[in-house]
Amino acid sequence: MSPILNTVAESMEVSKRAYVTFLAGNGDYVKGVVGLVKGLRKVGSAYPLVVAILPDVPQEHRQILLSQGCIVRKIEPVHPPPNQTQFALAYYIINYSKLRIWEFVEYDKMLYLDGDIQVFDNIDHLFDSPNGYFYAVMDCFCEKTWSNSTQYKIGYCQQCPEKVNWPVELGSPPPLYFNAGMFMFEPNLFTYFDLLENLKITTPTSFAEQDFLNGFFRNVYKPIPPVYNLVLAMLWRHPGNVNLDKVKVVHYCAAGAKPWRYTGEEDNMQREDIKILVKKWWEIYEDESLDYKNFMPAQLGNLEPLMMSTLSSSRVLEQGRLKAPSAA
Ligand SMILES: O=c1ccn([C@@H]2O[C@H](COP(=O)(O)OP(=O)(O)O)[C@@H](O)[C@H]2O)c(=O)[nH]1
Ligand SMILES: OC[C@H]1O[C@H](O[C@@H]2[C@@H](O)[C@H](O)[C@@H](O)[C@H](O)[C@@H]2O)[C@H](O)[C@@H](O)[C@H]1O
Ligand SMILES: [Mn+2]
Repeated sequence: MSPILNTVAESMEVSKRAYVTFLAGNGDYVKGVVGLVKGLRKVGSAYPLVVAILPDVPQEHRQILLSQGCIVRKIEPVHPPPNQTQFALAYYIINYSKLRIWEFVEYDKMLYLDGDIQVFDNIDHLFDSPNGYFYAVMDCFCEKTWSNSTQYKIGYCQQCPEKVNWPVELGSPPPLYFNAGMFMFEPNLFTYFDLLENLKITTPTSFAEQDFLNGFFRNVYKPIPPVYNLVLAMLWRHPGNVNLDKVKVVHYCAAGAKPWRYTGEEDNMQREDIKILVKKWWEIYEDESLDYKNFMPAQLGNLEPLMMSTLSSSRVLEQGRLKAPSAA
């Protein structure tokens, strides 16, 4: 956070909070991040979006993010120990780099969102949850991506534990397992170094950093309702657990569901609810009134001119459009 905002936050005794996402590669995920920051703007979120970018994100994409009001933070990749693991999807190996966000200790609390997520209702209130826990939504084990798992093989899913009981001969059922596309955490250097040290001695598994994070935070994991991270497969795997009218956050993680690549050809992609959710994503992505350069939220208009100039100049500083006198 810029020095000026820091001062404002400290003087207002406001904890430093932000949303954070992760961007890798020179492909089209940058569209997901642009859609995400515009969605957060549309719901009137009070907190910025930090984007942790790997070195392979091109300058042009970084500029797009800055022009959309994102705070861009460069990170170095995190690699798992040498392994023969068959990840559920080969590119999951880059997702270990998400662990760098624990180093963002200029923030007290952050809410991580994948770039293929859209926020359709304000969820700022989650930041007021008690500290000391890891908040995330429970995942589903029914998609083919889980076909190598015991759960999938016996037809067990934590979303409906009564449907197929966990066999006694396999011991106790697996602990509650979260989807790592959305979670709330507290950046902390001790946790960060602990994560990296633990990673070095942990054999990688199918869902890469998601499995690793589930193991690391198993004693402080607090499930939150699925309205905060609708894993799309829930629509056809556990329709009874979903009320679309109440959903606040949609996670376009099913095969073929990424809105910016949507063709409608993959399984389930011709469903009416999927078509509506993809259309809703595009409506935000293409809404020019939500572009940073055009956006002046109502509440900002009422701020004292001093605060306005503070906020806007600090944002300009954050954008890097002006260098603070002391900055290099
Ligand atoms: O080429 C890539 C692949 C992944 N990601 C980031 O890593 C996250 C996790 O990957 P993805 O969402 O595709 O996994 P899924 O949730 O679909 O399993 C994405 O949302 C992006 O934020 C990225 O930036 N570029
Ligand atoms: O690197 C592992 C990834 O694992 C998760 O995605 C999976 C998981 O949700 C499965 O349950 C679904 O079946 C699958 O479709 C989906 O892609 C996270 O969303 C992603 O951020 C990332 O951690
Ligand atoms: Mn995702």
